[in-house]
Amino acid sequence: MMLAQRKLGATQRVGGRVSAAPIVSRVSRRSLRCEARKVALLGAAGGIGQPLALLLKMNKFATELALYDIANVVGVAADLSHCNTPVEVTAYTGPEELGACLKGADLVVIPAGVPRKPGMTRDDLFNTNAGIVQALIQAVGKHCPQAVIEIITNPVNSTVPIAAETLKSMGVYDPKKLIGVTSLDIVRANTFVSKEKGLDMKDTDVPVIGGHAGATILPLLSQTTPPTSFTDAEKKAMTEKIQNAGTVVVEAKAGKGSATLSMAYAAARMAESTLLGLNGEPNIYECAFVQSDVVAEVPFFASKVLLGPHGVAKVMGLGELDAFEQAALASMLPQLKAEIQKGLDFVKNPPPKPSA
Ligand SMILES: NC(=O)C1=CN([C@@H]2O[C@H](COP(=O)(O)OP(=O)(O)OC[C@H]3O[C@@H](n4cnc5c(N)ncnc54)[C@H](O)[C@@H]3O)[C@@H](O)[C@H]2O)C=CC1
Ligand SMILES: O=C([O-])CC(=O)C(=O)O
Repeated sequence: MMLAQRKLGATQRVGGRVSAAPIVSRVSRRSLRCEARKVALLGAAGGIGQPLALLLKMNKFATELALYDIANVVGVAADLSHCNTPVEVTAYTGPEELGACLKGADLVVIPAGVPRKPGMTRDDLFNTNAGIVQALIQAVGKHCPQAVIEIITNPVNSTVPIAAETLKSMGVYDPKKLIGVTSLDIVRANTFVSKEKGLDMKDTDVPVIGGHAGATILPLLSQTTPPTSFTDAEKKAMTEKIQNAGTVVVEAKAGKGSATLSMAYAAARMAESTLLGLNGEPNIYECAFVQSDVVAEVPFFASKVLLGPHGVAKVMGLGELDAFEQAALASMLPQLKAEIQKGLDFVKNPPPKPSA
């Protein structure tokens, strides 16, 4: 479904709030530059896809929103297109329409794939989601290799390496443009810490590093803004609460999926920051899982990154870790390393296909 197209002029500026969506943004309320920006959302009819599509329709820095899924996306786009915001919505169904969805995209956001059920780890999703991500990334590499790619699909610790290897095999890998979305961990950390410590939620910032599964999720509570102190017991309890938050939602949903609304909120924040960076807005930082050399043992790692006109402009260092965080980092590295390697091997050394 192609709806009428209208793009903002290349230098049109918008003032006031950064986004109509209630997204915490770290930029001031002065006028911001707005370019024509196409965002493609793959897996748009799903639990994350639908609310994320709504938030992207409300985003002041997107001009076109191309929704893709293997089913049920035409209705989502028809529904969304009635919202009176200027973002033009289009819908694409099935692999034969994927190329048209991706053509000209500046940002591709991928929540396509299956979610956890109670009792599963994120790694249990690997067998289903690895192939889905690989196929979608092959299409991205073919149709919009210049786009920034944001992968939500779990297990993120493995799907991002799969994407990197897939793009490398096509000769179009740019590490600045491949991002694993871990912003939900930061959103959760900010919420939980501000509530426990009585801080203003909008000013609270807790960096979360490592990866996006179990112990690889490491909040740096010692670097909380505004500065806050934790007893050893509080630090341990808060770290575990942030690490287990996804599982808490999976269990509460009791077989009906995992976090969708909070994930959509967190991904919309990440997308907004990415678009601001692409538009040349300075000082846009987010935590994200990217190719990184900040920790020698692993080729991908989540930390603060500076977003710029070409995606990730700079991977920031970790700052000073306290003794608890240093020990937690050392003990999670074997898991993170193995999950990254599993993703790399899926593309580099695929298991032989069973003969027919
Ligand atoms: N990075 C993170 O922090 C988080 C990641 N997730 C992950 O996001 C993924 C999606 O979760 P939900 O939206 O809740 O699942 P869902 O099952 O509600 O939606 C997934 C959508 O993907 C579509 N899909 C399946 N195969 C596809 C393909 N080959 N091409 C395009 N679309 C395809 C489905 O049709 C469906 O509409 C899961 O892997 C989940 O674990 C979920 C929460 C947080
Ligand atoms: O827990 C899950 O399976 C979904 C997820 O990644 C999260 O909520 O952090």
